Amino acid sequence: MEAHLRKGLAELGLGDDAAPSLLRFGELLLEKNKVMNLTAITDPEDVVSLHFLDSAALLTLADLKNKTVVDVGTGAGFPGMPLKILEPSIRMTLLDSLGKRITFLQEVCNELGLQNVQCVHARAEEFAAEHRQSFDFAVSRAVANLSVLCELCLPLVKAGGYFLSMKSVESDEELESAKKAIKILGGQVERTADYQIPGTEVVHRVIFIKKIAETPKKYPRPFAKIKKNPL
Ligand SMILES: C[S@@+](CC[C@H](N)C(=O)[O-])C[C@H]1O[C@@H](n2cnc3c(N)ncnc32)[C@H](O)[C@@H]1O
Repeated sequence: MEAHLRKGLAELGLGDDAAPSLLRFGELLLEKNKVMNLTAITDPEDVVSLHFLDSAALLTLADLKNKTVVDVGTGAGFPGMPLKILEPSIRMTLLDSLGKRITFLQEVCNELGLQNVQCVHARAEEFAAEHRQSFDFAVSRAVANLSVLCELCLPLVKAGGYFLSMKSVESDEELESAKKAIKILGGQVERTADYQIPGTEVVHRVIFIKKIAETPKKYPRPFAKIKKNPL
């Protein structure tokens, strides 16, 4: 696990000072996963590739130093926790609607002594009421289809900031059908970037959505409405 992690971080051009903290997070994750549903990935090498290095790749594509970042639907902490561990200057909010996962993440933050991390148990569409346009970046992986996700994430982003949506490379159609929602919510697709996870054949994609205008006040709507009638 350790050799694979250090090699992968080097291939991404990232330092490996944070490797011990990431490895400890991996241990805590796999330990807790025995009694709580945190991740379907249980092989330690896969945790390194598909969770840690996949998350870390974002740091090679966007400058998150000293930025406020919210990870919407963070689950067991991806991508937010590796981003924070690898780039401590990030002011990170880890947001999830499942309280048990947030409690686990708070325990990890305490044990690793991470500063400037808020672990928040809330639904994104409710959290937005108090935190509209407050973050430089929203990030999200494996939470919902892109038009739904944009309604959850774009209201949280400041004008000039970005929503970075982590998707598969087969997301062309999904992006096309989300374009109307992105425009209504004040966003604009700036670019997509494909990257290969070091040590694997897996290629993933980040969609960069820039916040170019304020999100109209009526968004986000309650989740039942978002789901029933996506933009
Ligand atoms: C499949 S998991 C993905 C977790 C993590 N992002 C990852 O890539 O491993 C989706 C997570 O999103 C959370 N979620 C779904 N809808 C949400 C919402 N509206 N607000 C906050 N969290 C939400 C779920 O509780 C779950 O933990």
